[in-house]
Amino acid sequence: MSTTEYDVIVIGAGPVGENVADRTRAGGLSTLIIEAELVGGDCSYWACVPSKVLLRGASALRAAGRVDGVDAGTLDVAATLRRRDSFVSEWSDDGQVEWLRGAGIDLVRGHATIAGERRVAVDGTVYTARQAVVVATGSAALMPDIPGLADVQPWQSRDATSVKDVPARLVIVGGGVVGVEMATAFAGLGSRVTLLARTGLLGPMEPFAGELVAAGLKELGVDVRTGVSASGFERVDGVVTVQLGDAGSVEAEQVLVATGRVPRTTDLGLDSIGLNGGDWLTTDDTLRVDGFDWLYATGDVNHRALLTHQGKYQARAAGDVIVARAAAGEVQNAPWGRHVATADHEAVPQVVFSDPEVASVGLTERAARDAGYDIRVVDYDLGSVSGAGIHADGFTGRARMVVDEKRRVLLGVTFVGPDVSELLQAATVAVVGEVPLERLWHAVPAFPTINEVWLRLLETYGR
Ligand SMILES: Cc1cc2nc3c(=O)[nH]c(=O)nc-3n(C[C@H](O)[C@H](O)[C@H](O)COP(=O)(O)OP(=O)(O)OC[C@H]3O[C@@H](n4cnc5c(N)ncnc54)[C@H](O)[C@@H]3O)c2cc1C
Ligand SMILES: NC(=O)c1ccc[n+]([C@@H]2O[C@H](COP(=O)([O-])OP(=O)(O)OC[C@H]3O[C@@H](n4cnc5c(N)ncnc54)[C@H](O)[C@@H]3O)[C@@H](O)[C@H]2O)c1
Repeated sequence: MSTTEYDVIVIGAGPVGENVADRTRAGGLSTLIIEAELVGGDCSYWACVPSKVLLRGASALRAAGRVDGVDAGTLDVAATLRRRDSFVSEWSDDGQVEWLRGAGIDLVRGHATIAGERRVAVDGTVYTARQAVVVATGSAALMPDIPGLADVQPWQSRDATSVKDVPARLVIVGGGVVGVEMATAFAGLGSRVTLLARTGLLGPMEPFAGELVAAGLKELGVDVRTGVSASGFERVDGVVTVQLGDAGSVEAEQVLVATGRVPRTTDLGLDSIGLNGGDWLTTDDTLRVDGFDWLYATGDVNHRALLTHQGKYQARAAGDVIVARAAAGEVQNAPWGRHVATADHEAVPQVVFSDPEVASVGLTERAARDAGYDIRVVDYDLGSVSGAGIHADGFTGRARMVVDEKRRVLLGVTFVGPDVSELLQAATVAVVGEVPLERLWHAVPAFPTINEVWLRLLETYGR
């Protein structure tokens, strides 16, 4: 007879839930994970992985085209879609289920609801957790309430990343990360893309990031319209007309809504424990939900940082602290301790896989000033770095570091330019390690790499 009692129950087997379960099981606690769709979650099948595969082909082609003397060739769209299908394992989670089995984690398939303290119901069976219930249910696309939108059956990001037939024309509503990446991807796949943004692109990042990405999108042929709002939608004979208030209208075969996320908590039984369905779950730095000693929330659902790597970082802290608390062991919850997700506050790394790419970590100038830091901002033209010029003819880009003048350490770094994503980890180490500028001078970047921008930033700051 199968058991219904576990030390730990994890709801949601996305990348984050899987990592929590891995840590609690490795720590000797019996662990059940419950998944309504595919083990591996959004990231593996509908978000990070397929989106990056769709972007990669055209990106490699453009990179070749930026080196004089290289014949760049063409993109095979059908082969690109097949490569995407292969990376998402044809939307089969057999491999991930096998991994769970190997790790000794029990899996129940179905939609879980919380049914009171430490109790979780799936299809009429109630499971009980002796130590902790962890909510790792992720987030879903936010659908804005705009007249006619629902009737034109718009795409959400899932539809875009699992596309089978590339539309001739695509209108994207929303100038955030999904909007920008999907505009880049579909322009590369041959769609005529219009990107609608109420303000500039990539709002929370350094303003120059959105400006350079907008310029890059225009070069790809994307019609970037900032300062406009979609006010109505109508589909006639397969063509959608999007009304833009006083700014006219635009037509396309398909519309993608990319206006942010909502937590997957609406039908989670939260009312059984006095919380509201549809709310984000707020936690302390050990990822324990405020007001509970047995309930944790990790990943997108806690709204701390909606990124896979940051959710998995939280998962490692949460899994380990559940094990420590179960053994009445030491909880290392001082900032930067083993059991806290301190980096969520001021050291989150992110790459936007647009063209140019944006790679950032920590605070922007605006965020640092708002937080009350005494800062100095140092900018450098990335195209002036020798390694960049060799990497791509006409390399255009920019780097910024935000320095805490009191401690002379970095609060944030942003790079914008072709292929800058691989520069990011050094910046993350510098920010998290609070490496003094005086010591950074001794971290010598190799010549002639794009990393020499570090030396140029320090020289611009002065010694
Ligand atoms: C288009 C797109 C591209 C992205 N690209 C990147 C990227 O390149 N890099 C990056 O870091 N982030 C990226 N993100 C963000 C990333 O996808 C999320 O941060 C990540 O998936 C969050 O992981 P999670 O485990 O919290 O949630 P999810 O991956 O959403 O997993 C949650 C799981 O819980 C399950 N579930 C939900 N409710 C229940 C329930 N009641 N019972 C049982 N199971 C349930 C779901 O079926 C799902 O499998 C992207 C997002 C989008 C939309
Ligand atoms: N490469 C990556 O790391 C990556 C890629 C994709 C998504 N993500 C993550 O997924 C999350 C979701 O991305 P997203 O782009 O959906 O959200 P987002 O919050 O990044 O951007 C949403 C944008 O839509 C705009 N918007 C909201 N309502 C609107 C409306 N009614 N009309 C027009 N515009 C509207 C917002 O002002 C914002 O600019 C983000 O937190 C992001 O970090 C990460």
